[in-house]
Amino acid sequence: MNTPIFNRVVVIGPGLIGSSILRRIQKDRSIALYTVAADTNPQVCERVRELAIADEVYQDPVQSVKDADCVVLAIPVGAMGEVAKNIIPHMKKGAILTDTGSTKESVIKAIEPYVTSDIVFVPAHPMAGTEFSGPDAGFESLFENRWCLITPTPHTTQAGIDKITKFWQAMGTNIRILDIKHHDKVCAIVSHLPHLIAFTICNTADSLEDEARSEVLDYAASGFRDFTRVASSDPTMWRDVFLNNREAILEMLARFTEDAQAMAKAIRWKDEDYITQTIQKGRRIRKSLIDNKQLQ
Ligand SMILES: NC(=O)C1=CN([C@@H]2O[C@H](COP(=O)(O)OP(=O)(O)OC[C@H]3O[C@@H](n4cnc5c(N)ncnc54)[C@H](O)[C@@H]3O)[C@@H](O)[C@H]2O)C=CC1
Ligand SMILES: O=C(O)C(=O)Cc1ccc(O)cc1
Repeated sequence: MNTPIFNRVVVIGPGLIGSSILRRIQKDRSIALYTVAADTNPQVCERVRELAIADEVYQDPVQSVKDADCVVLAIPVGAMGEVAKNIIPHMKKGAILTDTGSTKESVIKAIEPYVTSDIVFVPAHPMAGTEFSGPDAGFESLFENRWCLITPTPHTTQAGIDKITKFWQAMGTNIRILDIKHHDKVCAIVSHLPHLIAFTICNTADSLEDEARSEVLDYAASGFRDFTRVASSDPTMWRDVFLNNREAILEMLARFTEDAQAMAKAIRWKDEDYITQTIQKGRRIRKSLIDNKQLQ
């Protein structure tokens, strides 16, 4: 076997993302020789033991990080700072701290003040997931053929970037190094705003008068069903995402609102060309995703 990328990897938060990482390592031990999971929820710890997807399981993140050469924070973005503050003093010199958070500027701001000179912090974000959460939701091929975005801070070393690049390549992802603010803008439009729209449209449908509401579920066409899939995502995770990428989400929402108003105007004034062009652009985006094999 090749030299493993890491000896001991600790995943804090073995939910959808964390347990998928653990499952992948279990299949490919050249990623890490030994795995540890830590979760403050005792039921999650119990389930991870039953599933036998980690070599060791702790309820206390502080105890779990001893001797680790890589610690992965896979917890909601609003919890990252506090956990980093508690674990960093117990981490081994030279160890890497990384995360999987959906927002980057706020996570970096929350973690950086606690990063000591002997720890390398490499912020990362796998662009892969589902609407499900928890340790049962994970699967080892989740990251296959997807992107992992790495957003180094001015203190992140090249050696740290190289290690986390290897780690995520072994998970099956392609890698892009992105500027932190740019990451948050891009994710606001491709991920955060679509979720905001899905949650909102389900609420709008639910707030219709009684007779229309009862029909929503009976006749739900596949477009509405697709929105309900996205809208069934975890409330804690998404509350944290919205509150931790406020500026970029509000900016993209304002642009979206302008475009929706333009569409409303086109419908009011029967502007066939505008309506047709808008639909055609949507179709082109879908086709380019299929052509680039981003959709199965
Ligand atoms: N769900 C998705 O599709 C994706 C999520 N992400 C990001 O990855 C992270 C994890 O997301 P998921 O795996 O979906 O969440 P999840 O809800 O499936 O798992 C999170 C786990 O963290 C644990 N946890 C919460 N606070 C904790 C704390 N203070 N200490 C220790 N454990 C704690 C929870 O008990 C839970 O088991 C989030 O930051 C999210 O933004 C990134 C890409 C995709
Ligand atoms: O399931 C979906 O629709 C997703 O969009 C998954 C997802 C959720 C959050 C991320 O930060 C990245 C990917």
